[in-house]
Amino acid sequence: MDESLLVCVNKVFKSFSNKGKSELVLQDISFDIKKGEIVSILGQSGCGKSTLLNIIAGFETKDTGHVLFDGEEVKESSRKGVMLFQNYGLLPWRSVLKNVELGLENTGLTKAEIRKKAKYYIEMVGLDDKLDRFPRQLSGGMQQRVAIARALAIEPELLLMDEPFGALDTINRYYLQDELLKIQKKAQTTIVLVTHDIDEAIYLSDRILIMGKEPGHIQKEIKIDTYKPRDRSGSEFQHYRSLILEEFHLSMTKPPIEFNI
Ligand SMILES: Nc1ncnc2c1ncn2[C@@H]1O[C@H](COP(=O)(O)OP(=O)(O)OP(=O)(O)O)[C@@H](O)[C@H]1O
Repeated sequence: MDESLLVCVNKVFKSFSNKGKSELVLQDISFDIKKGEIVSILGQSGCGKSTLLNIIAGFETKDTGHVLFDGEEVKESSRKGVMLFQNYGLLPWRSVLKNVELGLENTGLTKAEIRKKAKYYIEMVGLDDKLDRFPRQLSGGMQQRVAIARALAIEPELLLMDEPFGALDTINRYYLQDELLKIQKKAQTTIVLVTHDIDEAIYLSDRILIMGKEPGHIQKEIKIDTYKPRDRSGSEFQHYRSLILEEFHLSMTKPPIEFNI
């Protein structure tokens, strides 16, 4: 295998059984992800993005095909690849601090090291004044930030993010997108990001995979060949926006209702 590759998805098919009927959700999905790359998966609601991410993370089985992580078939989840869930996955009985510390337990770090690292990432997401709060005492956006801090604190090789910034207001979203880019640059983390947000995909990604649906398939790959940080209002950004909208046939028509731009 090419040493520069971290993830290889090869000819993956996946069906779900709904009311006794088998429904093909992913059809012949193949792509590679290089070490240190940020790849976004964009597509309409229900096209299979989360299912694909779950298969890469080892949380969901595939029917046929292969998913290799660092040359080895993915059979179950591991600490090397961390998933940031759409529903945050926080433990309600643990405080903000304890939720972030959770991912660092049993890693060989001392208690003091765990606390220091957890606090560092909690401060980064702007919640250092909420250390002792429980998830139910936080807004949706704050809970999402705790989940982001927990995933980043693990400093994984591969970060799988399912709409990580969806519940955040624009200012927090922009701020955390920039923080993510800084961390990614420093640690050379490989990131796969599922998003509905075209601008977010353009701002963060080296490549965007656009998925078509029924069944889910890779419709188009778009390489974003400009330096980061990118100018959200620049002409290059606009160029990619048009390219993607064109791909969704949205430039001339109204968006379908289920597409949450
Ligand atoms: N566990 C499951 N059992 C049965 N069907 C499922 C299951 N998980 C997903 N599906 C179906 O698979 C299809 C793809 O779902 P998935 O959540 O992967 O889509 P998505 O692109 O991530 O959607 P969204 O953008 O709305 O989150 C949908 O038709 C969904 O109903």
